[in-house]
Amino acid sequence: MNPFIIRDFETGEPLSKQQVVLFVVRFTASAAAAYFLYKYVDKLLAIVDPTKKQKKIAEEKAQNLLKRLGKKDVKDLHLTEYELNIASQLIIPSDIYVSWQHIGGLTAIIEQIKETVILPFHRRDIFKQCKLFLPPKGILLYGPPGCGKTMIAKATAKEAGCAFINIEVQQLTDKWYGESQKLAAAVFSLARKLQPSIIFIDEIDVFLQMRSDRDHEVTAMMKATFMSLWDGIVSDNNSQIMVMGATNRPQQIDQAILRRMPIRLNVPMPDSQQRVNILAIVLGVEQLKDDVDLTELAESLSGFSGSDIREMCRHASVARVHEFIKEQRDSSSPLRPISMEDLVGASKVMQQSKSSEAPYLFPLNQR
Ligand SMILES: Nc1ncnc2c1ncn2[C@@H]1O[C@H](COP(=O)(O)OP(=O)(O)OP(=O)(O)O)[C@@H](O)[C@H]1O
Repeated sequence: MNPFIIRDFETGEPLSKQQVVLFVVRFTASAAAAYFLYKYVDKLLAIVDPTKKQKKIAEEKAQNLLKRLGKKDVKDLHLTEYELNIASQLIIPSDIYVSWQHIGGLTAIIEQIKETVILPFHRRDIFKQCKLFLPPKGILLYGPPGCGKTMIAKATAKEAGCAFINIEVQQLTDKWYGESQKLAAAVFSLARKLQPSIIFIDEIDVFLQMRSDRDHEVTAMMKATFMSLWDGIVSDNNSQIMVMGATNRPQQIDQAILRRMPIRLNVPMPDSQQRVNILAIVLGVEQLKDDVDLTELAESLSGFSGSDIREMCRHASVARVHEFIKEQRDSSSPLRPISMEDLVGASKVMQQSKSSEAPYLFPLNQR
């Protein structure tokens, strides 16, 4: 039988040229119809579920991050849709620019973290033999805004070489998905697959406030899931997962969560010496005039957080640029170094805007 002759399926008779053309036309038309139908249904689904596109973007982002984390074959991790969603918020250690030397004036806290968190991560071999020691599974960083809590959390992840799962509370409580519980579970299952890992929850008080009147069933269930999974890592000696929370309002944290965070570190407003250290770090990247006296400057900055100090230095640095432009100087000539006058001027401007701010009143140990 000649294989190049096309025959009728039923009768086995050879098809005429006309019949073959008709067959090809019909076949192409049905393939095109199927393609357009698929496109139409896809569009329809996008209208019914507008998050579909976002989910796809999140998935691609997650795949890329996981590859860069060193998980070459992401498929082997068998991540669920929910885990991929959480993984899109992943921060990998090599992308974290903050390390201990960027943090000024918090030496005691940094030492404590090195001892209680980093060392057990790094020297697991030795700590495993120590039956009485369980690495902490919950750490709370609390204190006024802009004093370095987020910096400490990121530097910890960098130094420990951990995957840093940055949870945004809204991501878990997003009512559109209505799948908060599955997402909460995915946080822990992903952390387990990627361990060693740190789950970081900024504004952890917001996460817990939901036990109030506004709380509704779905959120309450998500929280219950979260707590029981957290307990799971606490009781598992082999897990290398830690939950780190940060808050400006420690007094609003639910007792159930506080119990799960046995290490509570107060990250306070910097004192005068700490302000000198922060100034030295922040201004370390600029040229300073000889008249700059960091100790004198630091003394005048009472009530300034690390973030205020950074903002003040930025103002002082920009003042030179404005002067440069005003004087219509040639752009090839260098900017002059920052002077004490620039810094004092900038601190006065900051002081004025700060006087309208509400003070930070609630350290945890004074409740
Ligand atoms: N101790 C510090 N040393 C150096 N820079 C600091 C310090 N504290 C704060 N900063 C500067 O302020 C910025 C904000 O700090 P960070 O986000 O860590 O504060 P935070 O305590 O987490 O604030 P919030 O509670 O508002 O989230 C940092 O990016 C850094 O530029």
